[in-house]
Amino acid sequence: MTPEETFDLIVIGSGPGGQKAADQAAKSGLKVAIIERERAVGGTCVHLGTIPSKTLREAALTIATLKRNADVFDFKLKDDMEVSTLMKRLDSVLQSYTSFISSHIGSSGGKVFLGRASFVDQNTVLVTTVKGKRIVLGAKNVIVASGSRPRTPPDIPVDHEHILDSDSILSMIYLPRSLTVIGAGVIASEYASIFSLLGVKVTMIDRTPRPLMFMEPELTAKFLDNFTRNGGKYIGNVKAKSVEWNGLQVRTVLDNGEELLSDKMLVAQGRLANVEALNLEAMDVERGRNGVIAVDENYQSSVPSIYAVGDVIGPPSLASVSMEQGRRAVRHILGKEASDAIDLVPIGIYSVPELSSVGLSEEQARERCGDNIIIGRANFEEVARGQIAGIQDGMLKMIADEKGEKILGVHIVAEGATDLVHVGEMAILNGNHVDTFLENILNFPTLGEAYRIAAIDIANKRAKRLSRKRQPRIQKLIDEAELN
Ligand SMILES: Cc1cc2nc3c(=O)[nH]c(=O)nc-3n(C[C@H](O)[C@H](O)[C@H](O)COP(=O)(O)OP(=O)(O)OC[C@H]3O[C@@H](n4cnc5c(N)ncnc54)[C@H](O)[C@@H]3O)c2cc1C
Ligand SMILES: NC(=O)c1ccc[n+]([C@@H]2O[C@H](COP(=O)([O-])OP(=O)(O)OC[C@H]3O[C@@H](n4cnc5c(N)ncnc54)[C@H](O)[C@@H]3O)[C@@H](O)[C@H]2O)c1
Repeated sequence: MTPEETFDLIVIGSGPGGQKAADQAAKSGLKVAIIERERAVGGTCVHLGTIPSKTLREAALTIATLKRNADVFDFKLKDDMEVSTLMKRLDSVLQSYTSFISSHIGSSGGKVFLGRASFVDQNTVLVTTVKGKRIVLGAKNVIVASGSRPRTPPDIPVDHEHILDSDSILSMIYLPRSLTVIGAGVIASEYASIFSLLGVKVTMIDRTPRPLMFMEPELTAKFLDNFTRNGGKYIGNVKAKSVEWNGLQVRTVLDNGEELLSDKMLVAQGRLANVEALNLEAMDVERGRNGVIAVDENYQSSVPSIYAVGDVIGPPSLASVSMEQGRRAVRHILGKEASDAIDLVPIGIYSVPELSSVGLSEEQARERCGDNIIIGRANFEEVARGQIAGIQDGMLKMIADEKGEKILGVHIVAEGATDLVHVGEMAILNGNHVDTFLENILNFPTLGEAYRIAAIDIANKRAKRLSRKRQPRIQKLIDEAELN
């Protein structure tokens, strides 16, 4: 097939990864085409993931605040609350976001094609529009940023009406009275805690003993306390043996024999890379675990003209990381010097309360530096701003090396944790001494004060350890003096 139009770069997918790649390339003077199979640009992040879930979260927090102050505002949530009412702000958020993206891509010289992309050969891509029109495009390089979709386990009959996944959960018309959530990873924990804050009776189950297994146990324990206080229930170490819609409710039988009945179910058991439509097999592009596209440190696949970024290359599957990968792939295409590897990735989980983490976990720090690492903690009840905001389960955990000087990791649970963690990230990146938080001024009252409290905790433990160490030496000196 001869291309109708040729470009320097074709980007497949307009989510965070594709968008940033296209933007960076166009700004650098490349002629860019971006292909998107949906009706609008933006990807999962804008239409089905990050932005919609965080919009619902914001509404839930506002309602919770109003409920807490019901005596002041005379507030009561309607019995048959429509989900769309809670998502009212979403349309305007989406509209401004997608028009910003479209105009940005256009103004930086990119051309958008709406249709499904598949490879013809290593430098040629076929676009099939919804009306069946076929357009053949050519390019020196192609970046695949086709993202991921929810994994539907074969034994769970997801019908998107009663048994939903993260793509369909927000299409529910009414807020259900009860919800079973299968999975206790990021998506499950975010939605489970948001819906329980809205008054829905939520039961979350997972094969793991606790939710969010990759986060610090101390943080997830506080998350669970909050979830339980809001009426949520967590059942760990179980799998669903059968799931069915019985005409009235979703009936779930667990492998421990327990039966759960709920109005709706959310299935959140991981995601799969969108690779099927791309005709990658004909291209001999190497694939990794679960079918993801295998890439090197420059995001180049086994076929040199084909790059891949974002969820389609597998974990960590974050919008933040996908954007950076998109930029880096373009830098490599432009022949620019490779940047350092990305080895410090902050994690931000928008559950209620938020959880956030950067650097080493306690377990990793012990493996790397031994059991003498020093840990400092700050409870937000000790921080004036935390008291003012009524934060109940807030905690900041700072992990330092065995000398109590170098910061190795920061882990936070509290409203605002996803922002607050960046202070720790910068301290780790800049190699700041723990005492930096003692010797400098922080705004008052702020949640950021928790850094100072955790640093004081480390400094005290360090001082105690030093004086303990000194004692045997002093004793030896005394002993020697007595012998003489
Ligand atoms: C509910 C939920 C909440 C999330 N919250 C967060 C969060 O708070 N923070 C965070 O960092 N991450 C979050 N994520 C993850 C984040 O959304 C993804 O990591 C991110 O969207 C991945 O970007 P991407 O560019 O790789 O792919 P996507 O955003 O998935 O975009 C891929 C695009 O490619 C298009 N496409 C696929 N195949 C083709 C084809 N053959 N032809 C043309 N177009 C194609 C798709 O239609 C899609 O628009 C969340 C995800 C979900 C599901
Ligand atoms: N705030 C954020 O950054 C954010 C928000 C949402 C999603 N995401 C991204 O989306 C990706 C996918 O999220 P996810 O929550 O679907 O996947 P996940 O991998 O985080 O969690 C899946 C969960 O399902 C459980 N599970 C799997 N099979 C099971 C079974 N048979 N029975 C019981 N439990 C089972 C797993 O133990 C795990 O806890 C994540 O990698 C994440 O990076 C990020």
